[in-house]
Amino acid sequence: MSLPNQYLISAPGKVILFGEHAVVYGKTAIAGSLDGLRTYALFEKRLDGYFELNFPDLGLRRALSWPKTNLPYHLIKHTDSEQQKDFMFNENLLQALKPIVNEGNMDDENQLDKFQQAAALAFLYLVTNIKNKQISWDGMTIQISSSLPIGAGLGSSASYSVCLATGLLLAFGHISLPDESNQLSTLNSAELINQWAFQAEKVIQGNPSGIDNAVATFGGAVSYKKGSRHTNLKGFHSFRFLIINTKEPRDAKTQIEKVRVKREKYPQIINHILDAIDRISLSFIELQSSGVSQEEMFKKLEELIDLNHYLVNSLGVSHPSLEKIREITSEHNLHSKLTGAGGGGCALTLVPDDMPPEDVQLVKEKLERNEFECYETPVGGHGIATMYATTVINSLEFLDMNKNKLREIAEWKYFV
Ligand SMILES: Nc1ncnc2c1ncn2[C@@H]1O[C@H](COP(=O)(O)OP(=O)(O)O)[C@@H](O)[C@H]1O
Ligand SMILES: C[C@@](O)(CCOP(=O)(O)O)CC(=O)O
Ligand SMILES: [Mg+2]
Repeated sequence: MSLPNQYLISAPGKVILFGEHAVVYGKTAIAGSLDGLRTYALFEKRLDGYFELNFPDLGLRRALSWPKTNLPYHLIKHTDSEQQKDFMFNENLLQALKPIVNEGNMDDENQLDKFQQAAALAFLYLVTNIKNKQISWDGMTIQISSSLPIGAGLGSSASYSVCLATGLLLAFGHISLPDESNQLSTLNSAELINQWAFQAEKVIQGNPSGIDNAVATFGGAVSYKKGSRHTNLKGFHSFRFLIINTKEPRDAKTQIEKVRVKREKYPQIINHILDAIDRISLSFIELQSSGVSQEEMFKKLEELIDLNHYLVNSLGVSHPSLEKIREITSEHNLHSKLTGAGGGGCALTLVPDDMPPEDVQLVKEKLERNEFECYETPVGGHGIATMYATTVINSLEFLDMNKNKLREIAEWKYFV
């Protein structure tokens, strides 16, 4: 059977309710997928041995391209089955790819910034490392388009990584499109996507916990602990949240590194803070099955949100703009915390179900007057991993397309 000549893929962003940063150190975190905020990727087959990548969301208006003859394949040890691949991170490969990113693309005056560099490196890391079993895909052109704010704590890096991993595993013949009659094989494909996406996340974030790529791959609302399978939580998506973007640029890698340095300097203190954050996530899980009234649950959730914010603030990853959001929302008796890596990026605000729309509107207007941007999107609902299109579209149509339209154009199929 011949493989399609193009794949259209989409993966959601995520929001962390509790446990960011602590989750990197093996603690529990609670997160849900953002079905309405997604990254889209169009993969098109080429026959000339070139890999071309377009990511206009990062302000790069032209394509980056690399001939496969430039890639350091000699640094890869392939196993017979990629399913059993040892997922040790290949640091030598990453170092070898750094000078290759610019080759033929940039000159001394035009350099990629560190965000563009990370995006290109994550792609090159995967494309070199995943064995091409499919001679028919001798190169490809990839277009990326995301409706997520990038570098803002909503997991754009993971949803980008999941899209790349899915497209490459499909194009190189490791997985098939979702098959309703073979759910086990489809689930195994999702597991493989998740493992490869985690490698790309490492390129972008340095030391990720894996929560973001797991949520972008498997969707849903989950409690997650490094190394163990995440558990679906029923109650999370019944809450209503506002997500508020400070628009203060930051990258997760720097914030994660900041916490690492602090922990190295004050291990006794920081480990206790991380343990306390763990207790917050566990309290949330306990609360879900405690049988308390909805009203009491809401009150406790507000308290946990405040506690979690104070603790991550003490790790040094808040920002004046995030504190400003807490101040504005608290004037309306709403409770907020930073979400994601912090240092800017987004805050998450819990909104009572019965808050009148005009009151919510008032808060939003006040936030927008302070140059913040608000999103109200369901959490953990339909946040399933990846999709594919049966409709053929070309690159230009893809890039021109309104992102909401992109969501509607095709008959999407889910892996999970
Ligand atoms: N649409 C996209 N196109 C290209 N690169 C992307 C895209 N989305 C995310 N990335 C990569 O992920 C990085 C942001 O990751 P990170 O700092 O972890 O923030 P986030 O909270 O959004 O995950 C970007 O600098 C870029 O390298
Ligand atoms: C800080 C951290 O807990 C979340 C980072 O999320 P984001 O990349 O800022 O969306 C790191 C991680 O878990 O990988
Ligand atoms: Mg990220």
